[in-house]
Amino acid sequence: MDGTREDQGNGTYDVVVLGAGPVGQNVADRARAAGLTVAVVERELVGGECSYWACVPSKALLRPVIAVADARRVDGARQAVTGRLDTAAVFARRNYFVSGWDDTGQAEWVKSVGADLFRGHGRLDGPRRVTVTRDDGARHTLTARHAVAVATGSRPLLPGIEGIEEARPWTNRQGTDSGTVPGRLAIVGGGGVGIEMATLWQGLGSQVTLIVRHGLIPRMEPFAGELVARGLTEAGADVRTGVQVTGLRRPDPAGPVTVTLDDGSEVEVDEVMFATGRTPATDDIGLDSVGLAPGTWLDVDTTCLVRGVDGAWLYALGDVNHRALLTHQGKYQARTAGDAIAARAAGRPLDDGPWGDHATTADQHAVPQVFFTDPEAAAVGLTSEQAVRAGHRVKTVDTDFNAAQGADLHADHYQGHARMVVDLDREVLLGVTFVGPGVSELLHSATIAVAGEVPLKRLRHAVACFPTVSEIWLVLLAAYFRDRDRDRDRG
Ligand SMILES: Cc1cc2nc3c(=O)[nH]c(=O)nc-3n(C[C@H](O)[C@H](O)[C@H](O)COP(=O)(O)OP(=O)(O)OC[C@H]3O[C@@H](n4cnc5c(N)ncnc54)[C@H](O)[C@@H]3O)c2cc1C
Ligand SMILES: NC(=O)c1ccc[n+]([C@@H]2O[C@H](COP(=O)([O-])OP(=O)(O)OC[C@H]3O[C@@H](n4cnc5c(N)ncnc54)[C@H](O)[C@@H]3O)[C@@H](O)[C@H]2O)c1
Repeated sequence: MDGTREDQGNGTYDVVVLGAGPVGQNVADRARAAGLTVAVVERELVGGECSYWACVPSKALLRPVIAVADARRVDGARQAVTGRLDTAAVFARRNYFVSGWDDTGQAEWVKSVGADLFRGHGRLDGPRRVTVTRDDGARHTLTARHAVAVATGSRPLLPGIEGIEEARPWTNRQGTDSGTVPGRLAIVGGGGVGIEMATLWQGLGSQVTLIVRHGLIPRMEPFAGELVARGLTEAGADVRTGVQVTGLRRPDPAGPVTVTLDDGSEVEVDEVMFATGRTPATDDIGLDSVGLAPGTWLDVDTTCLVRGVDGAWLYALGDVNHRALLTHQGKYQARTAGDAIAARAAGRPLDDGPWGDHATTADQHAVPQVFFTDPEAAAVGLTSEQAVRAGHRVKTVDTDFNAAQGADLHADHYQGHARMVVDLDREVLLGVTFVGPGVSELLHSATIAVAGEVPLKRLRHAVACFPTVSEIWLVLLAAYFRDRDRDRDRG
């Protein structure tokens, strides 16, 4: 174990954090900043899935693919992009960003904030107690005076399809740490992992077949999935929607995989990847010792306190609480819960009403997300359908991006679409979706408008610079007020 205080003290800390992914690290930092003593338990790499097999390596690999695609959209620059991607250089770039899968730097960071790091598998052992089992079997017990924060993340969920074990499928792990490009790659699942992996591996030279049982990225507005599917098809991928995998065969472990679909067709590939969702890493963390069911997502209140456990000491943050499986949202929960833990420990009153310092209100109203595909898909808040289902009186405003001159200057014949969903009763935004090249950097303006509940009457005074892609705001707002004024004139 890296922990030092185990040798000096009795293993008692104010806060014990289970899992040192981005979320565990953030809650540890926040609790330390409030003057609490903190132990962090990690069984694999400090930095978690996000740093080594998810967000960071996938974006490091995607960026060169998108940079080339962006250059090809600009006449004059297009002519300069004549070669293929240098895959060895792309993999080297990825390896740099994951520090060669060495967590020394991140472990040092944990120590630098004054937390003690314990390496090993952590399990709850009744209220406020955690046992840590090292790889060599040695065990250590930690006691938490105030809080245990579970931030153990999630793992890939593989469906029980015949032949799946024999096929030895890739998951996000191989999809982000492979150093070779499969000639033919089938990807099953049309969520974030599926579409980003399809963009990435098609861009690196694989012939990708994306197999999706419904539409792509169904949690966003329907046009987002349609435009991403079109982009993938234009890049050469074979996008098949409305089909399911019924079986897999790989008789020769070193040979190809045959994927059978429910429309009767078969696809032969060199590797198959499953991107069919996640399951919580809570099956072996001692939940039964505190009366909770192992293997379940942990239900939490607005301060991320787990419901159904007496004594206000068990918190669940990040993927494990299933509120939004996103690093930035988990880190927001960690900051908020870290402050709530400190307030409870000091006996201070909580500010846990909507938008209070100890409330994760944005989890319900303003979760932003970007898919780094080509085109990029970015959204915050509710879709039009979700807003109607939630009972709001809604006006949906749509426009193509080429209505903004800045977009056309950014990319020749810029292809993209934007939608804002207006709450007619309060005249504020409930949700915004942008799809197009480079829209990832535009999203935060929408997040501020949605989380800030900025009245549209005021938002129209937020002037976008000429000629930028942000001028899309002028187009959307002008369309909204034109329709509103017309409707008012008609009485
Ligand atoms: C391919 C892919 C790409 C993604 N891209 C993005 C993106 O671009 N942006 C984004 O916001 N999100 C992205 N996500 C989602 C993001 O990775 C997760 O939301 C994020 O990793 C959650 O952080 P976490 O700290 O909750 O869990 P994790 O990052 O999974 O960390 C959990 C840590 O807990 C440790 N642990 C588990 N059990 C125990 C135990 N019993 N004892 C000790 N330690 C334990 C694990 O070893 C791990 O280090 C992506 C996901 C995937 C799969
Ligand atoms: N850039 C980002 O922010 C980013 C990137 C990747 C992943 N993520 C997040 O990570 C989490 C996990 O992503 P994911 O894509 O693995 O999960 P997901 O739940 O978003 O998508 C999984 C998809 O697989 C499909 N599916 C499930 N079982 C299937 C089966 N048996 N056959 C065919 N299809 C099946 C589902 O219908 C769904 O569309 C998500 O919350 C996602 O938002 C974020």
